[in-house]
Amino acid sequence: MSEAKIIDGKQIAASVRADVAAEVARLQKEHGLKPGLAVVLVGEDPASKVYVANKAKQTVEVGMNSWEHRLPAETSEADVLAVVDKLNNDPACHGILVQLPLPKHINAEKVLNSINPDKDVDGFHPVNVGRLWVGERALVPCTPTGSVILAKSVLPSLSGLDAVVIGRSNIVGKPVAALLLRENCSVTIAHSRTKNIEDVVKRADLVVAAVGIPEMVKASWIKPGATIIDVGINRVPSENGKTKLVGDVAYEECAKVAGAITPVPGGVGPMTIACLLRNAAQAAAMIAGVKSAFA
Ligand SMILES: Nc1nc(=O)c2c([nH]1)NC[C@@H]1CN(c3ccc(C(=O)N[C@@H](CCC(=O)O)C(=O)O)cc3)C=[N+]21
Repeated sequence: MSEAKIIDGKQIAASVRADVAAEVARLQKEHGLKPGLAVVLVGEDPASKVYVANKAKQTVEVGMNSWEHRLPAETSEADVLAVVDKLNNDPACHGILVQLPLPKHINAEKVLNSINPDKDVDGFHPVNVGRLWVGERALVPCTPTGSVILAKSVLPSLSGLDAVVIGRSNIVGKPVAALLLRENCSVTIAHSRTKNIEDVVKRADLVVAAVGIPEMVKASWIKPGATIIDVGINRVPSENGKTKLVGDVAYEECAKVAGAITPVPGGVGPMTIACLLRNAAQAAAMIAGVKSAFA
């Protein structure tokens, strides 16, 4: 069996960012519009801080305004809601991302639902979820958008394919299923209660793994030649006493059976941030009521 093609998420994310930079330049030139993205981070989680800093850097690189609101872990829910409200009413801000997870004393659903849906660059607000499922123009969650772009990089048409999504979260599983349905896939959502999950996955031409269980998907589950998009980012202990990142797919063995596969890191992760920037540019155009290159 030959080795699968490795889908280079870093490279494809760079090309998405180049498209965003071109769109930002066009919005500036044609409409005097400079998109702005605000990120709200509550607490001191070190991984979140690195990730938020990375986002801010890439936001500036594509020519957008970037703001970071770092609030202490003990910030009250009312104070977080007040920050969101201020950003909702700030005409220079077109995108708002509240970094998850939030501290336990804050009701995340309440905070996310307080974001103006037109500035909801995560696409998590129920209004955007509804728009996505009925096929209206929407801000679509970033990781699902990135996953579909990666799948289409090796499968130009997804029409008629059997797609199996493993995982049913609001952040990835459900929206990626909606996007694949829109691409005319026959979509199955498998999850922790699915009977004979390996047999279900084995029917798939396209597998999207988003369960959060390290290396759960085995080579014996994969139809030869299938495309595998691995959304998992799990930090696990490695031999040298440090930690390493692994996906939800047992990469080495599955790469021997699949036709194409995304690595972790360097697969879906970089696409998430690139699609966030894309959403911010789209939100700015939509709020201004001008044509958008993206949706
Ligand atoms: N409101 C909200 N929206 C999010 O989109 C959101 C969030 N909260 N909270 C945290 C998670 C996590 N997340 C990642 C994005 C990119 C990488 C990424 O670029 N990963 C790289 C490198 C990872 C590394 O080396 O640590 C890779 O996979 O190659 C990872 C994780 C977005 N999240």
